[in-house]
Amino acid sequence: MHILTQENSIASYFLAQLRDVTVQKDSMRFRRNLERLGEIMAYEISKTLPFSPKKVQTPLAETTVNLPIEFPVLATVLRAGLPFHHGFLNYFDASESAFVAAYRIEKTHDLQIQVDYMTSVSLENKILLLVDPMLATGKSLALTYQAMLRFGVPRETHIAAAVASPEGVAHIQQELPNVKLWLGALDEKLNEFSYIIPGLGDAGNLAYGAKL
Ligand SMILES: O=P(O)(O)OC[C@H]1O[C@H](OP(=O)(O)OP(=O)(O)O)[C@H](O)[C@@H]1O
Ligand SMILES: O=c1cc[nH]c(=O)[nH]1
Repeated sequence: MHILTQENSIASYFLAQLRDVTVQKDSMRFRRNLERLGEIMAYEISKTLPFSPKKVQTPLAETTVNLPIEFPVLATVLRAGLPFHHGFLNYFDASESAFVAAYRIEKTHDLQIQVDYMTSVSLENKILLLVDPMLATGKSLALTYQAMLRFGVPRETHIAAAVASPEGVAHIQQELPNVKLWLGALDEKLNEFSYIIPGLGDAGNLAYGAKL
């Protein structure tokens, strides 16, 4: 498990703005900060991709550079995943994408997740990167992964979240033991409504407006 804010970097500044109850009211800044975190996490994850040397012709000479030979398929969970996904796509610009509509029906400890619309390219033998800013109970991402297997079995899976709870991490580690976790921050706990504490509130609402 890799936790970005365990090391001092500009990522902590973006995350602090996402959490700040005043700053987060600016929905454009909120979305942009999710995107910026996605960009930083893409950079970190890129270090694990397969690379091979390729020749590049500059105007003056030929040189050899190590380049990624495969980009991950980026799968995201609507709604809050969208700006985060966009950040990953800014860096993994040749990635294919998959989208899942999943939402928490009742925000209690036994909350149910509804997985609706799903679309994906083939995942067979690919590197899959599931991105969702909030890993709370972990149920949305675990169900999303299971539901996505109808598109093929990835050979390697990563999950990226901006903020996670220890309960969510434990759920993912139990349900998906081979998945690599990339977190912005690992918070303290869940509250009785399955919100992350201290967390940042409802990411989907902050990015796109309060659900009816
Ligand atoms: O780990 P879990 O307990 O499953 O919770 C995490 C989910 O909650 C949020 O979505 P939400 O259901 O609030 O939908 P929204 O993004 O459309 O607002 C978030 O984007 C995750 O998908
Ligand atoms: O704290 C939480 C938990 C789930 N979804 C959110 O948007 N926030």
